[in-house]
Amino acid sequence: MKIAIIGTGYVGLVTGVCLSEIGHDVTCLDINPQKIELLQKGISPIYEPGLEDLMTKNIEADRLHFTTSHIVGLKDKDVIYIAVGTPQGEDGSADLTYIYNAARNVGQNITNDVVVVTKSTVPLGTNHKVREVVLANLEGNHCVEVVSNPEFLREGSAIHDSFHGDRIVIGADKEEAANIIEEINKPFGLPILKTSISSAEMIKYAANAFLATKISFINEIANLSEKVSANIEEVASGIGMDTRIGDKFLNAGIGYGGSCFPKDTHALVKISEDNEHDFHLLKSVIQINDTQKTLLVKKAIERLGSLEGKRVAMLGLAFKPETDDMREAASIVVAEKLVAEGAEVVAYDPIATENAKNILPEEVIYAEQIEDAIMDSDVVFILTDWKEIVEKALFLSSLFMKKPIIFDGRNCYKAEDALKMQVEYISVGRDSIQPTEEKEEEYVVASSY
Ligand SMILES: NC(=O)c1ccc[n+]([C@@H]2O[C@H](COP(=O)([O-])OP(=O)(O)OC[C@H]3O[C@@H](n4cnc5c(N)ncnc54)[C@H](O)[C@@H]3O)[C@@H](O)[C@H]2O)c1
Ligand SMILES: O=c1ccn([C@@H]2O[C@H](COP(=O)(O)OP(=O)(O)O[C@H]3O[C@H](CO)[C@@H](O)[C@H](O)[C@H]3O)[C@@H](O)[C@H]2O)c(=O)[nH]1
Repeated sequence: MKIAIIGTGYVGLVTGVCLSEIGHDVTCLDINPQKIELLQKGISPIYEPGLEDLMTKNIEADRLHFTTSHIVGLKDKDVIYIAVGTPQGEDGSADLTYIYNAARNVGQNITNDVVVVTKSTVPLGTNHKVREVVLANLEGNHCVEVVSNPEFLREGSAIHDSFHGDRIVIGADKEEAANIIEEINKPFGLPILKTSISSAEMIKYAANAFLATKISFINEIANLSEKVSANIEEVASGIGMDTRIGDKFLNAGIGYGGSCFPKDTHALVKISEDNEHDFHLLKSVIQINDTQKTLLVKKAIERLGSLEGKRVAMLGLAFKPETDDMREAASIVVAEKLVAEGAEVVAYDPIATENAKNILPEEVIYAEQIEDAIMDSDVVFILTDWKEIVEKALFLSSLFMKKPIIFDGRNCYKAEDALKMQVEYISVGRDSIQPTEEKEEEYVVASSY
């Protein structure tokens, strides 16, 4: 099978690399010449653990190719994956401009019969429209079938997820087309679920909406736990042991971000509205998440009175660890609020700083080392639980700050750790920890760190 992939974002690139790894001949296409130039040299434009090594291996094996030319990329292909972006439009719906452009590209450039596979997350009915657009732009007389094959990878563990995912969903109205895509995916050795196209389109939105709901639910329980002196970690463990609930996605914090949950929940609300269904629950999930992103700033103002002139070390900028992706990261909301409150913000992230510079307010200062961010700060905010941040933030705050105080949006530490380090520690869904001793000035000055 000769395969082409349109779009080399997260999904297109990871799909291309993994399909070539299981032995297929894959050509990845992108309209962005800078990306393709990097990829042809074996350099990944995104930070994703393990991706670059696997990519280089398959380029060297001559199974993985990159081009900006749709003429070259779509020639003689049997299967064409569409993996372009479906960003949030102004009214909350998925913007399908890139999808239909890609479908036009397919129609204009294919040279034989093809199965067009939609990897992108798209609203109900889109796959059928993709087929119509391809057929309307056909130059020759070719047979075109469409398959919905939604992607479930997580950023930061995308390669692992591709080889160890829970399922592969193949939505098709023609059995023959479904069988072709099943055959391509068999070497992954994962459970395959065959459905109709509409069900596959819905599965993707329903999965993301459910996971987002789980997060907003645990965040609501966390906010209530604080008021009644329950501990959200213990509560999450207790409910997670019930296999009907499951112990995953019960980490309370400052809400979900990223390139998918925010836009996909909005898109599903819009799909519901378009179908005269009022999705109350999902609207609440979104609202809870928006409020949760402002939680740390609210807590800091409650505790300190005002943040005017305070130097705040903001640790972690990416929407989650192991990625440089800043899309819908909580750090954006937090930085904007801190700047509006008159705080001086010093930001640190191990990987995402360059991307953050284009997105965070221009007043934000960037530290190259975590030590530089914490040194001389009045307050520490933890926004992303990178391993480095979890390992160092508590200790460095105790060492470098006159009156160490951490607002932790990811619940990185236990109460006893904060007490041992004599750091005031305010987290999510748990009692605040107050130091028991006055800190001596000499301790800071004489620190031998
Ligand atoms: N990012 C994730 O973790 C993830 C996971 C599962 C599903 N998804 C879904 O997959 C889709 C892609 O997401 P992403 O984050 O990889 O997207 P992205 O926006 O990062 O990348 C899309 C790429 O497609 C290219 N492109 C656009 N139109 C093109 C065309 N006509 N021809 C060739 N290239 C074209 C762009 O230049 C860009 O490089 C979205 O629908 C998203 O919801 C994303
Ligand atoms: O218990 C949890 C789990 C996650 N999060 C947050 O939720 C967001 C999303 O995390 P995660 O799901 O791990 O990352 P994504 O890469 O956005 O992956 C999600 O979105 C993808 C795009 O659709 C899907 O393919 C994946 O299955 C789905 O997990 C991040 O901000 C996390 O910090 C929490 O706050 N608490």
